[in-house]
Amino acid sequence: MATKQAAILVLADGTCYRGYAFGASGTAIGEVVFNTGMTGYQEVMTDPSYRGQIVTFTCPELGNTGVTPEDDESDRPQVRGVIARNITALPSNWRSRQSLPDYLKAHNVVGIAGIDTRALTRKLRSLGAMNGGISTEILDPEVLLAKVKAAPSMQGQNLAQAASTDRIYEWADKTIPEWEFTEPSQLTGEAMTVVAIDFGVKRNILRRLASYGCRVIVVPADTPAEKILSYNPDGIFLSNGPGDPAAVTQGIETAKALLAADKPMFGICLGHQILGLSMGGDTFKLKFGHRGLNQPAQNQAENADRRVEITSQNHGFALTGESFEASPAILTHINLNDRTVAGLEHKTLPIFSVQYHPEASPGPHDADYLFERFVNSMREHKNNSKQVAA
Ligand SMILES: NC(=O)CC[C@H](N)C(=O)O
Repeated sequence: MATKQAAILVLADGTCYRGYAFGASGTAIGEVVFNTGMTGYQEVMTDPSYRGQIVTFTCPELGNTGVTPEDDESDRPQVRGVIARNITALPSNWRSRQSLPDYLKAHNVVGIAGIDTRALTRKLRSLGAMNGGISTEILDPEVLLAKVKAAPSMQGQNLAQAASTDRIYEWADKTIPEWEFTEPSQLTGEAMTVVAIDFGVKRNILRRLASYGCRVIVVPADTPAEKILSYNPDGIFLSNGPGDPAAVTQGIETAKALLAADKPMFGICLGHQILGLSMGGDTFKLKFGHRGLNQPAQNQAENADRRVEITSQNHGFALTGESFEASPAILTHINLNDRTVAGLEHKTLPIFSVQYHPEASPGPHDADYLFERFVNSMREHKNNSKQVAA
């Protein structure tokens, strides 16, 4: 058996963990966060919202099902580095096309395994997410620590533009039939045209919109409101994405301009934060974030059914509840773990957003109804506008 190559992980507080390398060789510095999902490592690694982050997987075995191109959320792994307890180099799954270590190596992503991820997660949970570095080449913790300390904080970083598309395109792929939980009648009828602003969009969101019968036009993060409206969309979608939402100033300005256009809008995660900021809200950095597949969210708005949704989440920032007192939006959903804002809607316009991932790839599908709600709000808005015009 080949000998394992040594690697180290150093956190900004000076803690050093020793493990072994998998994936690419080299050094990766970024914000160290943890994800508690027991499935979906490939979807996590290819989710553009993880840009700039080194992800610790609390799931103790990674790589068992290999890598399958159809499961990619973008065209490559987006995480800066991977921290694992144990890695399986020999996948066992009929869909697998490549092993996880080979995939990460091919895309130059550094991984470290053999780490006590339970101890590491407890540390991040008690002290908060912090910068760290993993390296297969700098094995002196003091030298790596100096690099970690020189790295910028996630707070203040606008990463959405770099994660966005650089061209406008139409997206037509749907999710596979196993995903269709909705009555087929909901999925037919006139196609609604949606302009999706890509701040680092996950493919499954675009697939779900297409499955719900939408014609989806994806535009770059810096597309001005006039250009977006020039497609005469029935609705506008604001995507998830990496970095600090408050730093996406151009996106917030675009959202403000779109509010005046009286169009249905739907935001997910970064898109939700941007919509909230455009309506006068503030955001703050969570201590260790919400990253996993079993985060409880509840609609606590008046007249809501108060059903609890188990949701997929991945975020390090959140909107502050108090900042909505004088806002045209009301808070709807809250995260039941820490009572942070998980959803909002405009008081008078057909605009709503959630902090979690209704497309949930991977994760539970409790929140898939939000796509249907978006489509219904576009249909209703279109019919009302026709009646007014008549
Ligand atoms: N998944 C996302 O869109 C994340 C939003 C934002 N980057 C955050 O960490 O809070």
